[in-house]
Amino acid sequence: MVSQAQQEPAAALPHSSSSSRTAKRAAKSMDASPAPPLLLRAPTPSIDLPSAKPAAVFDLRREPKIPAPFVWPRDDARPTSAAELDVPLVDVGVLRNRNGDAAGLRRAVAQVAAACASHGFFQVCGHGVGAGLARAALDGANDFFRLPLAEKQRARRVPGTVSGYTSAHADRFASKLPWKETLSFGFHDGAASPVVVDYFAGTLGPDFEPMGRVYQRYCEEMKALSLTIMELLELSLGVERGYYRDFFEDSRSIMRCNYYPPCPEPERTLGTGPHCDPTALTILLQDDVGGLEVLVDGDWRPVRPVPGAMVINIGDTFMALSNGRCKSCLHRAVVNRRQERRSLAFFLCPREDRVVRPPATGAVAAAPRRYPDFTWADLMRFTQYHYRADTRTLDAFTSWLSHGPAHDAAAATPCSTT
Ligand SMILES: C=C1C[C@]23C[C@H]1CC[C@H]2[C@]1(C)CCC[C@@](C)(C(=O)O)[C@H]1[C@@H]3C(=O)O
Ligand SMILES: O=C(O)CCC(=O)C(=O)O
Ligand SMILES: [Fe+2]
Repeated sequence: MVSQAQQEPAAALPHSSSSSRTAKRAAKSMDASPAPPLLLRAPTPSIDLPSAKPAAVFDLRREPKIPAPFVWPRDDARPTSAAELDVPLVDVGVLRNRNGDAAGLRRAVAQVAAACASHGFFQVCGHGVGAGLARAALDGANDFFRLPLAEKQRARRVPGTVSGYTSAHADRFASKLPWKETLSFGFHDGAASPVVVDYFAGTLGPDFEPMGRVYQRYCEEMKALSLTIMELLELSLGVERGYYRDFFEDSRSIMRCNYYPPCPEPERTLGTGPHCDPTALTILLQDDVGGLEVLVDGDWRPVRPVPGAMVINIGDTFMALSNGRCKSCLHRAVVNRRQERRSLAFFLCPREDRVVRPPATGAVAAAPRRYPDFTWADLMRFTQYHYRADTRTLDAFTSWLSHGPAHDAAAATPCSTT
């Protein structure tokens, strides 16, 4: 088992960017017209696997074979279907602009209703997130993950939380390690000072304040888009207007940057294993490489990146809020031999103590309750201390809840599930 204590490897991988150059680039790429990226010497992206053995730095770009902990069961890693998933592209501008386009609104509502009743995925355009900001957020991921490991480790994940830097979740799991590095941080608005700026400057130093400003603005845009999508979901489910929007007004969400290096044996591992998102709604900005797949009728169907669009998927918490009408579905991320891939996942989460309960009126209330009342704090704790989110998280959680308070005794330390 990899020790919690993250060993600083003997030598970081050959990276070139210095944090100040990185920070200046982050600021520049957001505001000015898109300047050509700094010609940093392309580092050898890899996954540095901190381990109990001090010098055990896996430079996976040079490994002819992937280390055993990264090998996934055949069923999880089974081949991708050739048939891409036909994910509807929904123009949410009709709602944002409130331009009276009744036909456009009816179309958007129908698309969302059909998608959420089947595989739970749709893509949105007309979202209002500027191309420059989206590019700056993706560039920021490159700039961060290309830093030397020692600098990334300054943001290493705090056990029991999602916030921070992880390399393959090697600090949590002993097997089925995902071929990715991640950086996650919390977002909520209404704080005395910008929480994301404070996170970057406080964790990585003042040089990273410009990067923090990029993600602060990005998260603010994601929050606004989330609330617009909540209105669409109210309309598609026939729920009283404002029920879901109000429920998430004081949301406390998670922003996650995923970085997937090229892999010498992509067919034996996964960038992110099969799972349903435990959160309420995910807004995914992916680069043009591709790798997101959804399980539909037993096949892993690729979701092709649409330039300028964002991928939306329903999570377990919203499946419960819709009493099962909207489906939180299995998805995964595959990797490839040639190209690194980046994706930015904004996970909308309720305020921790809000009781997750579907509306008592309307079509959603007509069917018997599918899930018990719960709080996001409980479900979050379950995924961090008791259960690795996978194909049946909500069912396992419901069963765990029924064991009563005794089950929490095991929560003394974050579990390291296999
Ligand atoms: C609440 C969360 C747990 C995870 C991050 C957010 C929402 C998605 C979850 C996750 C991505 C699902 C797949 C497994 C996981 C361990 C991962 O690969 O990162 C999950 C995240 C986590 O537990 O950190
Ligand atoms: O990177 C992707 O395409 C998907 C990642 C994902 O599903 C997640 O982080 O929950
Ligand atoms: Fe996911």
